[in-house]
Parts: sequence; C-alpha cells; structure tokens
Amino acid sequence: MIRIENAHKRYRWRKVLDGVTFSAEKGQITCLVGMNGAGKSTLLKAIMGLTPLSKGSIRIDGVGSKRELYEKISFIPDHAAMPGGFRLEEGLRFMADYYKSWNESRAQELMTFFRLDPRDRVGNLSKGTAAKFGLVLGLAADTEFVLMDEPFSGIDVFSREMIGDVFSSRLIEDRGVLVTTHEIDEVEHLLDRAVLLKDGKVARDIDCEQVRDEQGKSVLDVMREVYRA
Ligand SMILES: Nc1ncnc2c1ncn2[C@@H]1O[C@H](COP(=O)(O)OP(=O)(O)OP(=O)(O)O)[C@@H](O)[C@H]1O
Repeated sequence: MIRIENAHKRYRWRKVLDGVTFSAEKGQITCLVGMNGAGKSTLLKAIMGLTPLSKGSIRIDGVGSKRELYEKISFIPDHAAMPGGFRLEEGLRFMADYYKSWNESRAQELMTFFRLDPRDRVGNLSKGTAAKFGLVLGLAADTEFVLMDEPFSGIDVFSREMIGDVFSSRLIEDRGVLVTTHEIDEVEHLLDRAVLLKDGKVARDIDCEQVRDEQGKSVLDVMREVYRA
C-alpha cells in the first residue's frame, strides 16, 4: 500500500498541498482527481522522491525509506523521460541494464501490442506514440505499484482504448495503480477509487463501485458536487 499522510507542499509562496491523506492499494486502480494546478503531479513526484514534501509522510508497504523504491514502483510521467536521440530499442536496453525488475518478454509483448517500431527515435515520436512507449517502459518492470501521470492526454480515441485495455489486462495484474487524468468520463469504468483534491486537501475519497451502486452516482457526478459547489 502507498500511504500518504498529512502531506503539505509549498513552492515558495504558493501552498499546493495542505494536509493530504489517502492510500493507494495493491490490486486497485486509484485515480487522483483535481482541477489544473491541484497538486496531482506534485503528489506523484513526491512519492517517487523527486520533490520533497514540506511536511507529512509517504510510506510504501509501511516503509518510509527511499531505498529500492525504483524496484518497487514504476513512474510513467507525462513527458518522454528518455533522450530524444535514443532509438526505442536502445531505450529498452538501457532500462534492462538499469532495473533488476525489468521483464524483457513483457517489454516485447507491450511493444507488439502498441505496434511500436524499435528503430524509431524517441525524439521523433508523436505525442500519443510517446505515451505508449512510456507505458511500455513503466509496465515492463515487475514492480508492485505503477504511477501514471495523464496517460490519456492528447491521445486519439483508438489509442485511448488500447491504453484502457492495458488497464484492465493481466499486464496490470494485482499491482496497485495510481493514475491522474482529466478524462474521467472515459476511464471511470476502469477505476476502483477516486481521490478528489480541492484547495490542497482531499475533498472526497470514494469507492467508485459503491457510490455507483448505493447512490447511483458516477465519479463525474461526485466531481460536479465537489467542484461546482
Ligand atoms: N517546480 C515548481 N516550482 C514552482 N511551482 C510549481 C512547481 N511545480 C509545480 N508548481 C505549481 O504547483 C501547483 C501544482 O502543480 P501540479 O503540476 O502538481 O498540478 P496538477 O494537479 O498536476 O495540474 P494539471 O492538472 O494542470 O496537470 C501549480 O500551481 C504549479 O504551478
């Protein structure tokens, strides 16, 4: 479980997180929801140790230390994380050398699934193709948690469907997924939990199925209640 407790974050004078507490469990897809600038990417980066919290704690399966974090969690950022001159096959080789948890056969399976050409260069990929390559890099390691920042942003409808298929496939298996997206209406059927951020705090933390069954509401309905109030 990824447990965020009382997270505060300030960038100079700007207060972004003001006591955020929530968990992302293994076997579940948890979505961080919030308007632009709510602090979703900041939270993902803080989990990866890429930006420090001003206050609060992050524990992965009860452990606060950052050691071996990269073997446990994959992070798929919203931009290409590889040098533009790399061919995709070189990117895969780099990852295989760097990560003990790298699973080459899964990487090749994902390359085929997304119909990526290993000879293409990272810097020449279209936005959607770059996003697919990001998913290959993030999902090919045998990690227990996967963090994805806006995996659907700017991607054509059929590619979104492909990425959605990956969400519900055995490529995710029993891993814990923490994702941010603005395309809630298109992906909410894939989500287990939604954590709604507002004014630096968690405004709602919902079990999507329960809210659907017991209150007849979609995540989008709950978002309207929170953000239009
Ligand atoms: N390195 C930084 N220095 C200063 N301010 C920053 C930095 N990174 C983020 N911010 C600010 O922190 C706030 C939260 O940014 P963040 O990227 O976490 O939001 P977000 O919820 O992911 O937004 P979006 O939905 O637009 O992607 C924004 O106001 C942003 O301008």
